[in-house]
Amino acid sequence: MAPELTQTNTAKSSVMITKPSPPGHSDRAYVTFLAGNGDYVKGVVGLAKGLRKVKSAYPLVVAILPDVPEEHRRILVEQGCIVREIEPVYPPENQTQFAMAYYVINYSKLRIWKFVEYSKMIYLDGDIQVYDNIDHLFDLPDGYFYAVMDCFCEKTWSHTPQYKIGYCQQCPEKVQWPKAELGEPPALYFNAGMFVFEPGLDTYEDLLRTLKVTPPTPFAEQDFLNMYFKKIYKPIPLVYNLVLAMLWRHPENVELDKVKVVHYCAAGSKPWRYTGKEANMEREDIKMLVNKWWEIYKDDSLDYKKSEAEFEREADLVNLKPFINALSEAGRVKYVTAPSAA
Ligand SMILES: O=c1ccn([C@@H]2O[C@H](COP(=O)(O)OP(=O)(O)O)[C@@H](O)[C@H]2O)c(=O)[nH]1
Ligand SMILES: OC[C@H]1O[C@H](O[C@@H]2[C@@H](O)[C@H](O)[C@@H](O)[C@H](O)[C@@H]2O)[C@H](O)[C@@H](O)[C@H]1O
Ligand SMILES: [Mn+2]
Repeated sequence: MAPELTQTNTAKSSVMITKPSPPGHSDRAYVTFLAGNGDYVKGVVGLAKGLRKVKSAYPLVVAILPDVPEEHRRILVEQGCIVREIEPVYPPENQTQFAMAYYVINYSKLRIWKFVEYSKMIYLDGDIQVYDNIDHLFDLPDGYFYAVMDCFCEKTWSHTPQYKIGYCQQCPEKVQWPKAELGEPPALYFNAGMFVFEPGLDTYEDLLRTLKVTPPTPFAEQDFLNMYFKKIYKPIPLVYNLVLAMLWRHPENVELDKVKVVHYCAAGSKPWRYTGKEANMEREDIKMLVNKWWEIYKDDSLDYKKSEAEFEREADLVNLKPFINALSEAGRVKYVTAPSAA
């Protein structure tokens, strides 16, 4: 049994040493993407703590662009994340108006197919929170691309024919797709904020080769991934990625108490910058979900706990062990300190 270490100074928060997590599939991991020096780092810290709260057996890899500052990288490492710097990916020169100007940086997500030390990964946007364990998704059969279907009803889709005629894949019976005028209905389309995939160098290289000759479109890498994985895309239930607009666009499809993953993508819904001023943001369910996110973010007990093995390895490295043994023999050492989350 590890010696319990006492609080050795006035820490903002203290942690107990715990046993290392049981050996699982070391070739599986969650992965998210972080760009810029702004506040999305809070989203990633919240995600890391949420995965810990649901006792996920797998680590969180954070693919960061070079513009993520050292301080943010430190915070992520201290929260137990595996931080991997990636190079940006840009679409071919274009005049496209992206639905949101910053979507152009989201093409860099494609670099995660290069993380071939993992055989299976679950990608989660930084504005996603996991409220129930979803590790079982790693056991889905290989060879497919799993993700939740998106909704076409928000204004962000006003450039599309489906929006113009009021057609949405979430309720295909409501407005019939006019095949005679518009041909085949759009293929099933997923939200690219969460997906289960298999990294691979062949796929990675083919993705980048294909991107070079694919004219960009309003939803940037989301459109591109839908086009690229169309043949192997398999929809998974909405509980794995609740795009918030579903609450007011298709409430009949949502059983909120069964939702496992919430995607704070609706305008004004990012918890760390929530003001309640934008459309739909005063809804009770939105306020409840934002508060739920903050409860996890502020919970110091969910901060990363170094396992005994990791702590001892580090102690050995700085030759603290004899000192710690002496203190624990003297019964004067119970907790080790760690800075709290961002
Ligand atoms: O300034 C930014 C904008 C986006 N992102 C990352 O890119 C993802 C996709 O952007 P966003 O979630 O804002 O798109 P939405 O799902 O809201 O359309 C985010 O979740 C973050 O992981 C980031 O790190 N910094
Ligand atoms: O770069 C394109 C982005 O497109 C998607 O966001 C959209 C999409 O979900 C629309 O359907 C919603 O209307 C909209 O609010 C939302 O922002 C992904 O969540 C994000 O990760 C990223 O791929
Ligand atoms: Mn998102």
